[in-house]
Amino acid sequence: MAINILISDPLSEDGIYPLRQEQELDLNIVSNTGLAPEELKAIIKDFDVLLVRSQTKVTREIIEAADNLKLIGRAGVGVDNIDLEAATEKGIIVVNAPDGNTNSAAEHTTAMIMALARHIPHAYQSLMEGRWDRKKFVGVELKNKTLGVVGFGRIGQEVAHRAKGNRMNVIAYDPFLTAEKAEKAGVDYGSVEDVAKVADFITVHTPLLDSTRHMINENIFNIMKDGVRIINCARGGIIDEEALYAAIESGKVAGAALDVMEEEPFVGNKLLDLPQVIATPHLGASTIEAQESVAVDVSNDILSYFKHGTVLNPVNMPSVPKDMVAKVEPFFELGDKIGKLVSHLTDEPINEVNIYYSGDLANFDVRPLTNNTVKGILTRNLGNHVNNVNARYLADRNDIKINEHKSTRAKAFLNSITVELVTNNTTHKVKGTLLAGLGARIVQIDDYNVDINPEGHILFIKHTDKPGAIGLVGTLLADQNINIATMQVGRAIEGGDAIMVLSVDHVVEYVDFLKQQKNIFEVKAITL
Ligand SMILES: NC(=O)C1=CN([C@@H]2O[C@H](COP(=O)(O)OP(=O)(O)OC[C@H]3O[C@@H](n4cnc5c(N)ncnc54)[C@H](O)[C@@H]3O)[C@@H](O)[C@H]2O)C=CC1
Ligand SMILES: O=C(O)CCC(=O)C(=O)O
Repeated sequence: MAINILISDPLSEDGIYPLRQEQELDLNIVSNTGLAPEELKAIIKDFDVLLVRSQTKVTREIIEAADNLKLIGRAGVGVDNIDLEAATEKGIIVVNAPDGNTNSAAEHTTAMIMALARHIPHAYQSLMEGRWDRKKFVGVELKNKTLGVVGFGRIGQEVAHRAKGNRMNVIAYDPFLTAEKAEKAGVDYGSVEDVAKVADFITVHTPLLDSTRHMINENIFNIMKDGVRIINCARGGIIDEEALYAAIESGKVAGAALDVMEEEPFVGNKLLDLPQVIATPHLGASTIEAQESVAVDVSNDILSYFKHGTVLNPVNMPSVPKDMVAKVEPFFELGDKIGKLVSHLTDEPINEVNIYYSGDLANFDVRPLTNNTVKGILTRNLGNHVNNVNARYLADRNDIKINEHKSTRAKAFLNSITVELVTNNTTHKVKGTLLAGLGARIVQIDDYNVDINPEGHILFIKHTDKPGAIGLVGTLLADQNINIATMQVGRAIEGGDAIMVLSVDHVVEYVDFLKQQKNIFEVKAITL
């Protein structure tokens, strides 16, 4: 079946080349840019993939209408134009391209710092208007000035590096910035207040989050040096625009260079009326190189997702390096099957899930595996809309605690996964392993050792260990024309509780005729 891809913002044609020349997958690529929200909502149900930059607003309303959408690709860093919560709830994976535009955004920031220091836009405009005004545009040098960098991630670090090339001192603030990292980068570090107090230029490079919204506000402007210059090439909203306006009017701030604002497009914003403000229309990533690079990155993630089920740059899933995912990938199906099987062993609400990884497997990052196993557990009650993107979210929403346990000590098997479900009254567990050449095997159900191929239709029967039980079940199933392919029996002690696990050739819909038999006290029909 064709995979329908909608490109709803202008993307580099060279960047989507990996999609255009794809042979293995049947891709149907539709470019339809500049759609109004209502238009996008009307067509989105026909697409498996939506590819955007920052113009398309992928709201909850759009996502709710997107019945076939599996992946949203953001050709760039910021995903504030995508309702991540709605995407996660619907099991839609969101990927971005975090590295592809770092250099361009850092270069643009550097250009803005220089343009601000030397009044380049205003001087050019004045010249174009026929004036030769040299006195009005006296600037300041960068050398020996201090640049404050708020947000010392990819772009913040690159900007700092370039500023040092201009012989500036740099002081940075980032909650993840350690003394060692600052020393290695050759910058000072401190709190946002420390940065505000000493910097001559302050540039922000954080994402827009609840914690960063208006982090540069009236209080922070008040403690800045007089004549400070402010740069924002990250996201509108990090700086409180009312407070910036007031600080410019009061003379506290000598100038501001803005590539982004709270509302975009920002034509008509009153900050643009101030002669101290220079601005560009969100051009930080607008270079041929960056646009090609981000489009290539998301295109490759789309291909990787549909070919291997893995992506390099997930936004709403744990990011695990590709080689690590490859190590745990063979266990994905086993985790899913164990999850499905164990979920049938209880009808009570699950409080807690303990997943034990033993052997070599415990050396790896097993988070994707856990997601897949939790997906298997939840599918019984939540249906097929559970996937490994929304499984953990849905577990949280249903107050199910997920615990991972790891032990490199392998007992009978090189690797094993044991999933234990804890309810108010019971604990049930299923253990499985991968056997070389034989594939997935279930080797324990509760306290019974078994050897089951977790495939197809399974009947799980709990009974009292009495002579005749096996024959009786065989006869009853034969009466219903149900053919048994394999049968496993297990018991803890002679004459005590015992189990039978049968694989049968087709779905068994009614099991009441088995439940009514003396000595049989539990019957489950499970399809794996
Ligand atoms: N103008 C444009 O066209 C472009 C804008 N951007 C924007 O630039 C920003 C930075 O991008 P990257 O450096 O790639 O992201 P990044 O994720 O590498 O770095 C962001 C840094 O902000 C830090 N941070 C988070 N909360 C903070 C807080 N309260 N105070 C201080 N630091 C905090 C994080 O710890 C992280 O180190 C993003 O908002 C992104 O959307 C990125 C590319 C182009
Ligand atoms: O797509 C663009 O040009 C915007 C880039 C951007 O703001 C980002 O990557 O966060």
